[in-house]
Amino acid sequence: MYLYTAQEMRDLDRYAIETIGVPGAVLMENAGQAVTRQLLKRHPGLGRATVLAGTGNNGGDGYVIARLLASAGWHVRLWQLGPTAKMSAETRLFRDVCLRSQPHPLQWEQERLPDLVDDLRRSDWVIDAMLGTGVRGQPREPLQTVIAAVNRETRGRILAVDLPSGVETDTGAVPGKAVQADWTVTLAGPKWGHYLQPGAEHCGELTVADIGIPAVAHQTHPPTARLNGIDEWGEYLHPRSPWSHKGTHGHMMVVGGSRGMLGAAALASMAAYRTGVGMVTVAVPEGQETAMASQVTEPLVWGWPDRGDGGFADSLPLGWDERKNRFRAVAVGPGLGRVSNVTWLKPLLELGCPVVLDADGLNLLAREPAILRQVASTVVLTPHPGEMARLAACTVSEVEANRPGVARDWAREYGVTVVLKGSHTIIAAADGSCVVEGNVAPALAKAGSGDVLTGILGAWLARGIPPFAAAALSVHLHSRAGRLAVVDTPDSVVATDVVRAIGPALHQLIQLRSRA
Ligand SMILES: NC(=O)C1=CN([C@@H]2O[C@H](COP(=O)(O)OP(=O)(O)OC[C@H]3O[C@@H](n4cnc5c(N)ncnc54)[C@H](O)[C@@H]3O)[C@@H](O)[C@H]2O)[C@@H](O)CC1
Ligand SMILES: [K+]
Repeated sequence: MYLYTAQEMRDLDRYAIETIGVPGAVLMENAGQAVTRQLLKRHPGLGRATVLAGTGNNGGDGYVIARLLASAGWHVRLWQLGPTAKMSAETRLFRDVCLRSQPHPLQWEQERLPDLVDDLRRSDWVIDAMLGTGVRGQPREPLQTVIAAVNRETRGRILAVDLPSGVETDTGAVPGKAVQADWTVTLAGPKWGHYLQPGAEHCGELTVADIGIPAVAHQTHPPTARLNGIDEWGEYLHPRSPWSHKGTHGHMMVVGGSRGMLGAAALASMAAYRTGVGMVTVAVPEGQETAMASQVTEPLVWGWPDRGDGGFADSLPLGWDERKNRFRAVAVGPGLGRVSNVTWLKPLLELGCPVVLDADGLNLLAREPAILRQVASTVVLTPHPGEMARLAACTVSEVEANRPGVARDWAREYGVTVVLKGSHTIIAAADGSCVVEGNVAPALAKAGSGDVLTGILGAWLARGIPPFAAAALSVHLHSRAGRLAVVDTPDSVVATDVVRAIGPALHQLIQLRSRA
């Protein structure tokens, strides 16, 4: 499913109206119909609603909703927030329809705040149709006052039309006050602001409603980003062949597991096995082999030169040349610890097979990202915002304020795939492709989760899936496993539970694929 910016939505809208010839008023009527249908499905029978309508087209949708709810027998209070003179032609049209039928618009004045508060308190539903994709900056008065009253006084539920008023469409920024919705019904397609903080937290549940923009408009105006789903990776998901052997499913190497951090490498290797890879070798500093083997039985363990303190020296192991070509993918980072010399990474990036860099692998790379330009391997980076900030030489808040931009710029500049982790992880490819994971899995907000993702990703790469699809599939599988691992509360899930849930999650995805 596509993910839109405000401009992309405007272009789509304009194409539907000006080129295809669907009248703007029809789209607005459709939008109001779609939202009302959703609401009546959730709240059958009669109810009480307060509709707050702004002067833009979002307000126009509000006038349609108010009229339809009143026609359905609801008790509706409709507030006009702003002068009629500022309205777009369609919004004025539907406002005038209300004026000549019902509900009659109540013109906002500051002295009428107590009436509005009374309405908010008595409503089953407050419909926020003040600002949508046309919002610019902090809501101006009287909207700040009204938004504050909505958040403070509503006793029922709040339904936001398209976006909670005050949330910026492209960035999810909330520069002033913003409606704290229970439910957002968005029109024609989801927007970035639904998946970026802090806006994402204002949306509540999200439903996408079709408003009758012809499919050809979506096809000729595809936005540059999509929501993560089966379209991205379904073609690569096959039931395991009964005629395969371990070599068919790839041999992956995890480089990590310094003293005190063996668990990270153990988690990555077990996650890889659960994702179906044929064989895993774990490279650990010499002296850590026995401890590693006692943690996990299945991987092969390979001792690499030790620095003297249980960490990796900056040289390669004996037998490197004989063994280096066996691997179909390598993951460098889980429990790696600090390695003193960035040139240590180079032979790993020159193997020719795909390489995942995570954790201290990323911190090492951050010292000299330009080495990425000198190597042949396909590289996938899995930074959290702190690691991304180190790579991009900026602050964490700069990363968080522009997650898609930072991930995409970096991916493009260095020719890699970037998996920028977060509640909604962003996957950006060197060619500009971009996918966002739409589901959340709060159980994953815990140490060890990143190691599990690295293992899953390494496994798909070793199994031969191209990097962008492998990254999208891994993020989706990881998120699903993170939800399936919850027994009572996400608080109690640990990373080994997520590893165990990879099986059921993968089974669901394979079934989904066979039904598609
Ligand atoms: N995407 C589509 O194809 C369709 C979109 N529709 C609706 O149209 C909306 C977009 O309409 P618009 O572009 O008119 O934009 P909005 O309705 O979101 O807001 C624009 C209005 O708000 C004012 N405004 C902007 N920033 C403000 C601020 N910070 N404080 C106070 N006032 C501010 C502007 O002056 C303008 O009057 C969508 O969100 C959706 O609800 C539907 O009507 C039907 C079709
Ligand atoms: K809104």
